[in-house]
Amino acid sequence: FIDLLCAVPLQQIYGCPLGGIGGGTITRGWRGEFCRWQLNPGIYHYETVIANQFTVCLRCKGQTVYQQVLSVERPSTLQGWNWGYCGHYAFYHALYPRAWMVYELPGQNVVLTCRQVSPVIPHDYKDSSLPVGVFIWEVENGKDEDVDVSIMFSLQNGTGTKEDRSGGHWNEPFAFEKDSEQVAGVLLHHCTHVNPFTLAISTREKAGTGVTHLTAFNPTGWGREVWQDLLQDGRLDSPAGKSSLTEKGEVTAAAVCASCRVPARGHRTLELALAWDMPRVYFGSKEKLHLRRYTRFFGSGGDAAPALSHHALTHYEEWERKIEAWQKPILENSQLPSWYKSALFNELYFVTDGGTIWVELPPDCHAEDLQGPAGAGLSHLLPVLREYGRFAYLEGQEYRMYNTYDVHFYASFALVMLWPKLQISLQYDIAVTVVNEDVQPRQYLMCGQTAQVKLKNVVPHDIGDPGDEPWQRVNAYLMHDTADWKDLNLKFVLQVYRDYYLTRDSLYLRDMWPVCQAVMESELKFDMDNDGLIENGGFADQTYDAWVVNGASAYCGGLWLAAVCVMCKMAEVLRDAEIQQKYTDILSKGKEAFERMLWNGKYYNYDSSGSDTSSSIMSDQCAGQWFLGACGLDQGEFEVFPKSHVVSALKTIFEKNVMSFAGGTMGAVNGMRPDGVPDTSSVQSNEVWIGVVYALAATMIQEGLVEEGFRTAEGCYRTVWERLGMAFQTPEAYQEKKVYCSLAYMRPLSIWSMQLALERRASRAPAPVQSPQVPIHP
Ligand SMILES: C[C@H](CCC(=O)O)[C@H]1CC[C@H]2[C@@H]3CC[C@@H]4C[C@H](O[C@@H]5O[C@H](CO)[C@@H](O)[C@H](O)[C@H]5O)CC[C@]4(C)[C@H]3CC[C@]12C
Repeated sequence: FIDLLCAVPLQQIYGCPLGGIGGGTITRGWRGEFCRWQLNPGIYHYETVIANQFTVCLRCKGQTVYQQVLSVERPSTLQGWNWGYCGHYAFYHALYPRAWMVYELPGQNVVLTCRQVSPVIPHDYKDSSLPVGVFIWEVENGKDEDVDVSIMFSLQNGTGTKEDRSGGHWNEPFAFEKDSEQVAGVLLHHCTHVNPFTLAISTREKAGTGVTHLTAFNPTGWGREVWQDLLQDGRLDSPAGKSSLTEKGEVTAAAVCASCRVPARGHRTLELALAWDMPRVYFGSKEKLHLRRYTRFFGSGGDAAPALSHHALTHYEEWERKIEAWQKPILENSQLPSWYKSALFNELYFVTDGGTIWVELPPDCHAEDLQGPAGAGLSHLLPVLREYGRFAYLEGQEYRMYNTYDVHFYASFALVMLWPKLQISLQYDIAVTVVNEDVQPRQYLMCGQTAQVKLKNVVPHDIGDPGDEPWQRVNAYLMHDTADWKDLNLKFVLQVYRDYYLTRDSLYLRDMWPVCQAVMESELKFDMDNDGLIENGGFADQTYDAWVVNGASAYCGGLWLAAVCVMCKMAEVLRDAEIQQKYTDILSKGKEAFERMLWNGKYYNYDSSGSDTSSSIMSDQCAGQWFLGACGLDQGEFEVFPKSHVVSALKTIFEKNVMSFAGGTMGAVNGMRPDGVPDTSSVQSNEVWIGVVYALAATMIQEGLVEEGFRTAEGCYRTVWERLGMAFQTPEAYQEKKVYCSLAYMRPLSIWSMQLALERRASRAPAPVQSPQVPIHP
């Protein structure tokens, strides 16, 4: 699940991915290439498929005057095509889930703008699940004469793997009409043994638009027949009938072409779409069949590609209206810097391109099938999973574990703010695993000891590996025995209350309450000296899984106190006086112990072990306060950490971990020694974790250190998206020089907690006279 010896090489090529949530994704590069593929759930391969291109043909007075592949490549295949578009005349912009490619066709006085749209729409649980992308080509004719413009979309049958040559694949033209709207194109049936799928390229037929196609061509040859076909009249041959099946070793491709006449100095639009239909999926173990979410709307027969294409081409305008209504208040807020707007929306790529899978619950599934013999008594488990399905995303494209929970803690803000039902569904899945166990023994890599895979009444590290059977077999991670981790249980309790606070879903709260009590009981065992504060175990027993912590600690101790606080609050809401009293007593003892053992007058020490690095300044030391602030539990009777201490700690972090590291330009290093030198006692103390930095920035904003928060987060954004060329693959970590770790990672979705903090501040501040406000989240 992690290939330690063979990391994915860094390619600075990625752009906005295509596709909705959980149906697979196809990433396009910023040069327009189709280069990152995730159709088999959670499994990535990184291959630019050269036949997948848009080609433009311009004709004036019945003569072709210009025909060009819109690609800067000069590949060794399809050499009969006109490649090598000059990049000087092309521009790329991305604001997820949309991207724009502008081509100022050299010498033609024609400008093409391709707008790429995917159905990723907050609070939408239907269209957001669709495996489609739309390309809207705006053609501006600056000439004094009419131009006939054709856009040809060519696509290989497959994803660029050796499967493309396995034989038995075939293509066929199609047309689909509904509500007097017709789309037409080509279906490319990819007939693999496991997880077969159909790709569809199509265009919308409307008055003034010509639609032609080529059912099959060889993408490994010179491609002259395709080129000449288009060159001749700006149209493709459009043969009827199916192609033959490919032979073993043979690859096939297809093309669809949309054409229109653009009047002199006029403007026209051509609409093309890509859909992929892989409705029934197996994970690596091939034990269980899963139906993707979209099958509830489009069926699971494997014949949905025409209807998906039709739906995409007839609904993208509505999607764009909704996307604009969501993004506009943030984009138009002149108080927010541009980099933040880019970071906030573009980091969201990981919700779809995080190996994401969204499946239906089988109709014959009973609560007992899910809860196991222990039975969690989760009364709304079944209704929630039936209505909203099951959702999982990877810890990282390189760390192949679903819903890694210590990391999801950070990323969950994006989900709960934009698709709260998916967060609730994910939490139900975690609750189910809490009450279950897996007694299989195994050896843990870091300590060499053997222990069972999953203990009862503890939160798992992850819900499994897509290369195996996720949900069924949890805890793919075997570096440490995470039953002894100190943060996982607390992160569950904190999320439960945060979710309740934001959604007001009291059925959820009631269902989760016994589970919270169970995991807190397990956690109480870590308070060995009964002072109301848990202790770490002298190994890396939390999300910083290579950074040893011993005794009371700022990170886990702080999370513990925050979790105890929300236990009191939940008990109050649920009128459970006994539990409320129990945790109120623990909280008052624990607060005293925390301050006594860790507060040093400026910040909270890393841990209380008295080791050489105990006094290190941890950038994440206020994680507990971050969550309490997000739940409105950071003041008055619920104040856990003295305000003055929090502010002093944050100012120290800003001065030391941010400003004394890389000149303040790279965010906050995880661990800094008080003398301003990074803590190199472990790999991870000397790293910057982008997701932690965004969470830290949110905490600063919550505490009124708004400028410091933005300065801190800006360092990470500029480093990743501008300096290192890691757009749409934000890693878990980097060091000041040379080293980075785990490309395309879950944690940076925590940037949405900055947005929550801003919205919270705006809702508290008096309305300004003129300048626009940060919007208030619904
Ligand atoms: C074995 C090495 C030395 C141990 C020692 O002598 O003390 C380890 C040192 C560094 C380790 C690697 C660190 C990065 C990866 C971490 C990954 O775990 C996931 O990462 C998240 C933190 O980034 C964590 O929050 C999440 O829960 C984890 O799933 C495991 C693989 C690592 C490559 C890790 C491997 C061991 C070391 C090389």
